[in-house]
Amino acid sequence: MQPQEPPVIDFGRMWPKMPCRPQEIQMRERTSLNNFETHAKNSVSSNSSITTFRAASSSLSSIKARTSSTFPLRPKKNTQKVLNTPTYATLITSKINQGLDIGDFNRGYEHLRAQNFEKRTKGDLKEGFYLGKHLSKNHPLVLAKRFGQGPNNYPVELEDPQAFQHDILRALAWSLDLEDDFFSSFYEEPVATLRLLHYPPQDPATIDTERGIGAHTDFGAVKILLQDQIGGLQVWNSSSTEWVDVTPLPSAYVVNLGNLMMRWTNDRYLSNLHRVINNSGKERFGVPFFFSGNPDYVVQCLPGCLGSGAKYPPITVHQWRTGRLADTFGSGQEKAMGDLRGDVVAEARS
Ligand SMILES: O=C(O)CCC(=O)C(=O)O
Ligand SMILES: [Fe+2]
Repeated sequence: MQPQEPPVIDFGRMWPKMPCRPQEIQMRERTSLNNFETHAKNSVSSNSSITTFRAASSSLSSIKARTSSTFPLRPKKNTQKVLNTPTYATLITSKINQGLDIGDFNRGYEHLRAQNFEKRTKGDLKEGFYLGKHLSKNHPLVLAKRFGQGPNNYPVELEDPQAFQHDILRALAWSLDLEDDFFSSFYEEPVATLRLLHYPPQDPATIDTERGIGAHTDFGAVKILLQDQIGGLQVWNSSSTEWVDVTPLPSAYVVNLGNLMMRWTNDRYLSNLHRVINNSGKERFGVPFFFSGNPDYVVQCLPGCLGSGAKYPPITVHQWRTGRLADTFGSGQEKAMGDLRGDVVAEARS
């Protein structure tokens, strides 16, 4: 690991001792790095990581087989009638135009090059599969068409990774001088999406244009990512103003703060820019788990972070998530950086 890389925090050592708040958490200090991307070792064993990756790769191949035979690639024609916001309508329309199978609930198969963050090529060189907590079509949040709430399109059994997200949010609450359970009202029925991503190897001659996933910041509150040993993930270090590799560590997740944490903390904790370039000559798998909270939860500046005033107006999780997704799956030529910090936009555009 290089010194500029995100630091490692041992949650396994720290957590049983809570609430004694051990020093190794170092959250306050790390904010001076202008980012909050870190490796966190959890109780995850390398065996369970291997199982997850096997599950990811076999799920992807079986899903691909099934999408081409059993499942229709286009949602039903009347999809737009049930949409409740113009942004969501735009998002679904663009998915329909691209022949995506993700459907109304943000679940299912995402085609190669469906998403396009930097708009350098015709799309990011990855394909994926989305799943989340299975809610029936009659659940009130599903009937209310709230973002990311609904049934899974395909049966997939994976361990529920939410407990670790709760631990991270408790640690963040502590670091912000809030009650440890401050964020618990945020995740009663959270939008929590597990994404199985497959990055084919890219042609080494395309390093300047091709991206596995283009430079972006994550949309939710916190993301944990299990990456395989191939490498290719890079984060932007705003202090040394360079892209740094995030060396894969066995038994460690990569933890990244998303846009909602940045809005809550009024930029005290920034949502960090990152990208994947898979120059390894091999396939790469990444399994991010995004945690965005209750769709109707209003994210607004925390009282302790007001400073000379809130930089971002209050927004619901549903409003923010639908807007950002429309931005990145949309067919417009502008890079998908709408409503983000100036320095992030400048770097991603360069
Ligand atoms: O696959 C990775 O390493 C990163 C994925 C990612 O950044 C994302 O899905 O937002
Ligand atoms: Fe990301």
